[in-house]
Amino acid sequence: MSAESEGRLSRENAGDLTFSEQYNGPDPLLDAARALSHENGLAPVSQTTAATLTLLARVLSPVAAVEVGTGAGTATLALLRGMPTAGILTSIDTNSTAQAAARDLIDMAGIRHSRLRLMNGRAEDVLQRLAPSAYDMVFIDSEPTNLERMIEPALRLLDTHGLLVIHQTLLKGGVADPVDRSPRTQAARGMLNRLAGQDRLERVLLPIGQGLLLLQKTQR
Ligand SMILES: C[S@@+](CC[C@H](N)C(=O)[O-])C[C@H]1O[C@@H](n2cnc3c(N)ncnc32)[C@H](O)[C@@H]1O
Repeated sequence: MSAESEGRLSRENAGDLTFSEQYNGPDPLLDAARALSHENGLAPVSQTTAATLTLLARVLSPVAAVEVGTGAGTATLALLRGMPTAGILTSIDTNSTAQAAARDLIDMAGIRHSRLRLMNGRAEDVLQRLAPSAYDMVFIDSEPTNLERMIEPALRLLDTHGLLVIHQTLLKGGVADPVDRSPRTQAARGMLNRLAGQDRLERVLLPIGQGLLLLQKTQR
């Protein structure tokens, strides 16, 4: 591809992203959550990612779901909005200050307190304590260097038709750029490569937000 067509492509992509963010909004509560996240030095999911999570949750209708990386609650709110009113989301993070902000956000959204179960700790440890095959959806938005250690524990939680959704898998063009060999990029790239070789999993990688990977156990 020529430099000129690459330049045009990236301009068009940037235009598409901005248009989609506006088209999929506005959402005052999510916008406020995102602003709060940035103030706390956390990167919230984009409006398009949030809308996608809400729609996926609505289609799957999970009565029990797990989130890794509560942050200040942007994706937490998106997931709870899509889940049925009886659905309970267990959300894990090491950052209790951010989780307190997420709790306030969910209260502000008028969502019943008991629908969000916050667990404070390292996901690698907490996931092991949750019941196997008891969840319909797991969403992971954590540091890419930790992702790979979370995949098997997350798959263990899912029932037969459950969906694992992983964010931060493309890293704003980093993974696709062979010159980018930073530890985060290498970790995400290595994970994608290893998963691509596994026929026990159905997968689709979507260039939404920082890259959204959807995985489901292959039905035999
Ligand atoms: C990008 S932020 C999540 C943003 C959130 N999804 C949102 O939309 O607001 C990533 C979060 O993962 C948490 N985190 C990173 N490593 C973790 C780990 N090993 N276990 C649990 N949480 C972790 C961080 O504390 C941070 O709050």
